[in-house]
Amino acid sequence: MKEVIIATKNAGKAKEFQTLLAKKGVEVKSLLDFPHCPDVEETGHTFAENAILKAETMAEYFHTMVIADDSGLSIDALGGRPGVYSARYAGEEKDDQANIAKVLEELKEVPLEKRTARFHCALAVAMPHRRTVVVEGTCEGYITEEPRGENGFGYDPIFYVPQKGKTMAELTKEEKNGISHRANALAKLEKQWNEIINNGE
Ligand SMILES: O=c1nc[nH]c2c1ncn2[C@H]1C[C@H](O)[C@@H](COP(=O)(O)OP(=O)(O)OP(=O)(O)O)O1
Ligand SMILES: [Mg+2]
Repeated sequence: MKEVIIATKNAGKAKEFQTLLAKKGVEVKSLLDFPHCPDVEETGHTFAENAILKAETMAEYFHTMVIADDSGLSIDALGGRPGVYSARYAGEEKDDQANIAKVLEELKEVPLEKRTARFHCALAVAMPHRRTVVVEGTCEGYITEEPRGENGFGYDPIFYVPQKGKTMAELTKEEKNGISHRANALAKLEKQWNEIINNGE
């Protein structure tokens, strides 16, 4: 089975990639499988810049193809925040509950119809001696007034998906993978997928 390294230390993301790529006959390793690998500082100003930074740093480290995901939530009423700062919005501890609480507090006075938001995902595929490929995907929704649902990770419990009538955390993993920003980004690699997999090592 082909093996692909996803440059993430986020267990929720890693699980989603495992499911998404299993369909392609690819086994996913994440940085959680390599406890001694270095941390990459996310100094970019866009999701794409950060994804490239993470993918290229780790492709150099592993001497093989690496895919990185930089993603986050962009809320219109907050001028696009938390955006690229989504993971650390409430502090360095990357605490999902604290991040959710901060967003809900900031949106306290904002009525439902003005709580529009979208998830973004930038994927960078870095291969030694080749140009890095970048694709992006989004998923549109609303921020709820309180968290609902137990599935997924991050901001999923407060992200309402109109087409499903549920929060992202109330969707099964199959349902989320049918509509998510991550799945939408990955779909854009479809045509290049065989090339990516075969030239990656
Ligand atoms: O499907 C999602 N459902 C809910 N929340 C999500 C999703 N996708 C990204 N998010 C949130 C989680 C985190 O607050 C931030 C990602 O930040 P981001 O830097 O890309 O990931 P991270 O630091 O958790 O792990 P890593 O950099 O090792 O991949 O956006
Ligand atoms: Mg990160």
